[in-house]
Amino acid sequence: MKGQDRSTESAQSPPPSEMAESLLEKLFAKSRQECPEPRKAAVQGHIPTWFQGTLLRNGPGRHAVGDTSYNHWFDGLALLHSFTIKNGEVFYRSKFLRSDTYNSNIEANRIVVSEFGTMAYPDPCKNIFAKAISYLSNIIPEFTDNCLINIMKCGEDYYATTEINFIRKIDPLTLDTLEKVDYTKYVAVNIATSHPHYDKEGNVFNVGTSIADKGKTKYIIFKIPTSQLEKDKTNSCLKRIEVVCTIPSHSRINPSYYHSFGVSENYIIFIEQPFKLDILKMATAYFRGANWGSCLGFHKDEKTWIHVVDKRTKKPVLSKFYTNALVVFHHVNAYEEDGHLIVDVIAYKDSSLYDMFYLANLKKDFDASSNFASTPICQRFVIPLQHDKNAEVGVNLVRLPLVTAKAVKEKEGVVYCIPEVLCEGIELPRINYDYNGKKYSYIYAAGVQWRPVPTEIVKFNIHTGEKLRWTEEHCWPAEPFFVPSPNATEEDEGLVLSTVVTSDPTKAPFLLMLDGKTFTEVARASVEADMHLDLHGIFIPEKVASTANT
Ligand SMILES: CC1=C(/C=C/C(C)=C/C=C/C(C)=C/C=O)C(C)(C)CCC1
Ligand SMILES: [Fe+2]
Repeated sequence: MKGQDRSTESAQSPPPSEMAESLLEKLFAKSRQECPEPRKAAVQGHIPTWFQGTLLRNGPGRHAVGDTSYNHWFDGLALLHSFTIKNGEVFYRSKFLRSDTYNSNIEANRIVVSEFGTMAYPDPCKNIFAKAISYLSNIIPEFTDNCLINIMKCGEDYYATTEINFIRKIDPLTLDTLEKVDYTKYVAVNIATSHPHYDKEGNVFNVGTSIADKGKTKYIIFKIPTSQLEKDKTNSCLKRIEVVCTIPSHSRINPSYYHSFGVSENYIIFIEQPFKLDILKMATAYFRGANWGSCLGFHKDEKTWIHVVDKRTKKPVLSKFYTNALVVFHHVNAYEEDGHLIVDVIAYKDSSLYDMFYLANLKKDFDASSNFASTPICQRFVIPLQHDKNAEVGVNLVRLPLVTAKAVKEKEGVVYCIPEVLCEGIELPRINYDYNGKKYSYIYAAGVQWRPVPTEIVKFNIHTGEKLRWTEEHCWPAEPFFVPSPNATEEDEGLVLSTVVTSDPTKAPFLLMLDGKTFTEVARASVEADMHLDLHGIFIPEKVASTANT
């Protein structure tokens, strides 16, 4: 049954009968087969002629090697997949990222490289003592290059990314794996997000953490300039990384963990939340047989600092802004309005989301009543950038009409922010990226009624609170991606894409194309392939992507 629902609040239909143990295991833990040659999809509906290019996505696709298995969904070996759309036809392909991690595991026929939730030990044939000694001599161990989270565009180059210092260049058309790049060669970060931002010239901005470097732990906001002279075209953009600003960590051995950050036209927003890495635990993890995930801890009684960096001065603004302890994975958008900075995020009251994705938890009985993690809440913070310096302590400094978020002056230079709730139950938010950093109206996201599995995709109108939904039986949609139509004059003029896996063996997975305005189905391209649940990705319009697939 196809379906689309215009109700304004989360009408919770009963869980599908298949929400049983085996289903979640099958959806998350099943090892997938790659489909390296382009495979033509069966198109239903009519794909608009302007819509040409390649949707490129990344996510974990294999959780077992030989007799060994990973413990966590985020550990799986990166499987890249793409849909190339040309003249109304769609071609699919997928390839495992041939990372060093992938190759070592396959060669040893077991998992030999540690991931987020799995600590692994090298092949006993190799010199384990050499590994242990090299480990001991570094506070920060050598991390995996299994870049499974997202795709980053740097000028003409594309990289598969994860959250640590390695990124892997890929060929966006063949999905072949190219060089391994180590951020630390260009900027001193041991960790960097897989959610960079881009300005209108295509320059990349990202945030990373430099751990215990010369005794200091700090967050580094950096820019990868991508516009290059013709003669420089063969050089990697990464060689020209510039540090925009550094922010000292509140704690040297407990830097914050973060998954994304926000940008408005003039500011960069970095949330230093009390979900933190414990560096001492990380340094001893290998010998304790503990995984990286166990080195993360949520400190519920600590503050969450909202750092605001002015892009023009490359300095943090003078006031300090904070809120209560929370956990944010995804920023939605940020923009400036009448001397205030609006910051929209998906926040949780704790870090239970990461525990939920241990595959052992996904095997448990699961239904609507047994949500394993706290609810994702779309929250809006309003930061008063230009407030009356003479305001009295205890005064709400927010001066915008129709806003319930507060920012209370606590003392000189310190402001306590209380967010307003925009809506609940959405994750993996995307927007029309042309509106990134600007006032906007729509959020496209996965609707998560039973955490963790998205059962629907949603278009949320921030101003009216209206939610449009797409959902279909036995279908598990991924993060939606908005592609604006050429010369669009309205924010929601375009297509919303989602890769959908199915749990009905008679129904092939498909690329779903919805009309951005009405959220009705425009077309779907079903493909007989072993598609996986993916995480994030990008769309490369035809002017960039060549026609190699066809
Ligand atoms: C390996 C490794 C890490 C990996 C984290 C990963 C892989 C996180 C994935 C998060 C996702 C997919 C979130 C989605 O919302 C850390 C903890 C950064 C640091 C230690 C080493
Ligand atoms: Fe993410």
